[in-house]
Parts: sequence; structure tokens; C-alpha cells
Amino acid sequence: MNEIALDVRALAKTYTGHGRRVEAVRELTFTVGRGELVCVVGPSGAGKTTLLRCIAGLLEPSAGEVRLAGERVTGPPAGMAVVFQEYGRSLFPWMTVRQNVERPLIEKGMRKPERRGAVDDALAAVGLLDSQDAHPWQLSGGMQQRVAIARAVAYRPGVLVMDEPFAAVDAQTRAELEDLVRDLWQHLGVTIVFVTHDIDEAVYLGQRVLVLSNRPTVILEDVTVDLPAARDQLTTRSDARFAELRAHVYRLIQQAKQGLRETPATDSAQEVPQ
Ligand SMILES: Nc1ncnc2c1ncn2[C@@H]1O[C@H](COP(=O)(O)OP(=O)(O)OP(=O)(O)O)[C@@H](O)[C@H]1O
Repeated sequence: MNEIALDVRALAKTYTGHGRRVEAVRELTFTVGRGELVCVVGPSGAGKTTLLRCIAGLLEPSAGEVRLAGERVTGPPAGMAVVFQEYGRSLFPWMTVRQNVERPLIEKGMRKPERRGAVDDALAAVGLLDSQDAHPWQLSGGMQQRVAIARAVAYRPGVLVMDEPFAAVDAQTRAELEDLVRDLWQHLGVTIVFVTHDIDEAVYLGQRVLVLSNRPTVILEDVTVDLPAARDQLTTRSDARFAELRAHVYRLIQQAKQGLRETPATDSAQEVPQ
């Protein structure tokens, strides 16, 4: 088995306060191997953001733990980068594109010549070298999200966590950004955990799709996406196997909404009729 990049063990989170007690996550256990791309889907309110915030060290679990490359996560870890949905709020408007990408590298203590190369490479990888002197507000939403992605990959994180990163862009841009993520992932070998509401997106991008149950959350199924590694928007999405997998995940989420908490024995992805 390949090396484990991320290890989530018996993670639980109950929110308390203001006379309320919400058991958001009951028990999540999974690992993500180095260089894997794993998507997380689940019904609204299932605890996807809670899980990501625990992984990113922004929220303390009530029980269990998260380990990044073997080290227990107790705060935002140095080896992790996060891309959020709200690109508009995650970029500094007074800085140029280049300065935004460079900023975390300065904080990391990377020296100037190395920094210059890392920023150039990241901007070239997302196709934004020509816009490096623009400010974020001069760019389209999709371009701003590219800047956020460039900033994350320039940092060379061990694990890249993406929380609904394309929810706010139009369908065409979304498809381009999905391909960009697959491309960067294949070229850089980075480990990615990608949370999305969109079942098609999860199946298109992932090597695995973790389907979460309704709250209090457990993993309903860890679905292996056995599609060829070379994917493209037209051929992959019209592949019969893609349709099977998306139908399977769709059905699981419908069942999750109705309260199902473990995989039904008769409904594996292998058995969905074509
Ligand atoms: N700070 C908080 N205090 C109390 N309850 C909270 C808090 N944050 C989240 N919750 C509750 O925990 C549950 C999980 O929320 P979370 O935002 O993690 O779900 P989600 O799957 O990301 O939702 P969505 O898909 O709608 O974005 C919800 O019932 C939510 O109301």
C-alpha cells in the first residue's frame, strides 16, 4: 500500500453552546494515500465543512484525531494548503496576482530566487503569467479562483484541501477548472481532498468518492472510481461506467437523506445496471 498522507481516525465533532448541542460528526475514519485525489460528497448539513475544518486544523475535534504525514494536527499545519469557495474573500485586493501567490512563500521563509521560480511555475501552470501584474478585482471569478489555486500549489503542500472551490463559477469555467485540477494533480503529484455538492464533479475528478451519511455523520461508502486516469469532459462523462458510478452515488445520497447509515449489502457500484 502506498504511504499515508492523511489519516482521519474516529473523528467526532459535537458543537455545544448557547443551550444547544449539535452532534455534527459521529465517527469518521479513513486514510488518503500520498498522491491520491479523494472527493467527499454528502447531503447538505452532513458535516463536510466540519470535517474539512478539522482536517485543516481550524476546528478542534470532540474526539478522534487527524494526522498529516504521521503528525497529529493541532492547528493549521505547515504542510497543507486550503482553497475555499469564496475566492473573492481569500485574495488580498490591494496586492497584484503575483504578490498574492508569493505571499505564503515569504511567510514560509522561502528565499527570493527560489520564490521567483516557484511563483512563475505556479502562474504558468494555471495560465496566468500574462495577468501577474493585475489586481484580483480586475479578473473574472474563474481567473481569481485560478490565482487561489496557483497560490496553493506554489506553496507545494503535502495535502491540498479544496472546499467547494467551483461552486460560485459558471458551468463552462467550472469544467475548465476541474480539468486544471486534474492536470495539476497529475503533474505535481499532490494529495488532494476535494469537497463538493456536485456528484458528477466528484466522480469526474476523484479516484475515490467518500459518501457521507446524514448527521450525525459516518461514512456511508468509500466508492472506488475505476475510470481511466486520462479523463476529459466529453468522453469521460459519456462513458457508461461514469453513468453507473454517478447513479450509484446519487442513490446513496438519496438514501442518506432518508436516514440510511450503512451501505446496503445489495447496492454496490458493481451491481448498478447499465
Ligand atoms: N458553529 C456551529 N455551531 C453549532 N452547530 C454547527 C456549527 N457549525 C455547523 N453546525 C452544524 O453542524 C452540522 C454540519 O454542518 P456543516 O457546515 O459541517 O455541514 P455541510 O455538510 O458542510 O453543509 P452544506 O453542505 O450545507 O455546506 C449542521 O447541522 C450545522 O448546523
